[in-house]
Amino acid sequence: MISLKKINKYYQQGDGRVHILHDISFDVNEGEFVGIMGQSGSGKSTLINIIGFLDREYEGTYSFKGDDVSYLNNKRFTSLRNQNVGFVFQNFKLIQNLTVAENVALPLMYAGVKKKEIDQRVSQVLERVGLGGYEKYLPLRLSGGQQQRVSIARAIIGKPTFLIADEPTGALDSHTSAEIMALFKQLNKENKTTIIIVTHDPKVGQQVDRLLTILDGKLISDTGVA
Ligand SMILES: Nc1ncnc2c1ncn2[C@@H]1O[C@H](COP(=O)(O)OP(=O)(O)OP(=O)(O)O)[C@@H](O)[C@H]1O
Repeated sequence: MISLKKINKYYQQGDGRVHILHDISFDVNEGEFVGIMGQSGSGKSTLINIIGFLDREYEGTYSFKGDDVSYLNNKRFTSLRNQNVGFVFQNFKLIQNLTVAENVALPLMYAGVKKKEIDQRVSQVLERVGLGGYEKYLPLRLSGGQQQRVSIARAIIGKPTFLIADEPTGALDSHTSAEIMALFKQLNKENKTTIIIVTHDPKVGQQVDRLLTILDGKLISDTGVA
């Protein structure tokens, strides 16, 4: 489904350019539960910005479901992102003056889905993440773990092809982290959601089915390759 071939990424710095990602090649198939591990500054965010169709300034080939995404115009590239990727962030990125239900509904509102269907799907998806009945709460009244569940609900409500979670347990204590990882595992096993989790926490790295390790912008190991 996701196929990266010799991806190189450079950032402009002053007069020169710095080489951040070096010849990164790997595939992710539908239904996989993949971790990307690496130290701070190793290039993980740079890589997932490319995988999640946020950044298209790179060298190499990214094919998605068989099509090279570099041929898409900006509008199509944006709809590719909106239709296929759900994002979960370390700091949840919830809108504080909107209720839980309104936060979760956002992707469907942007997609023009009718209110009745939105309400139904919001309730279903909140049940799915263990927050049935929390529709009217404001995010600040929830614990960190509950806020992360809301952001996972928002990420999955549009039925994306894959999820990208960037340090999703980074702001949580170890017990809550384990609960959030259990939820990701459940979504992967039961709903067959393809999940890519970025982390520098070895405990999180141990729980994925396949672990890619990045060092200084290079892919140095992939447990999915025999
Ligand atoms: N917009 C930018 N312009 C120039 N350099 C950048 C830019 N964004 C990131 N970098 C550099 O690219 C390298 C990789 O950064 P990146 O954020 O991808 O690492 P990371 O592995 O995600 O780190 P962290 O775990 O701290 O989030 C770093 O050296 C960083 O300073």
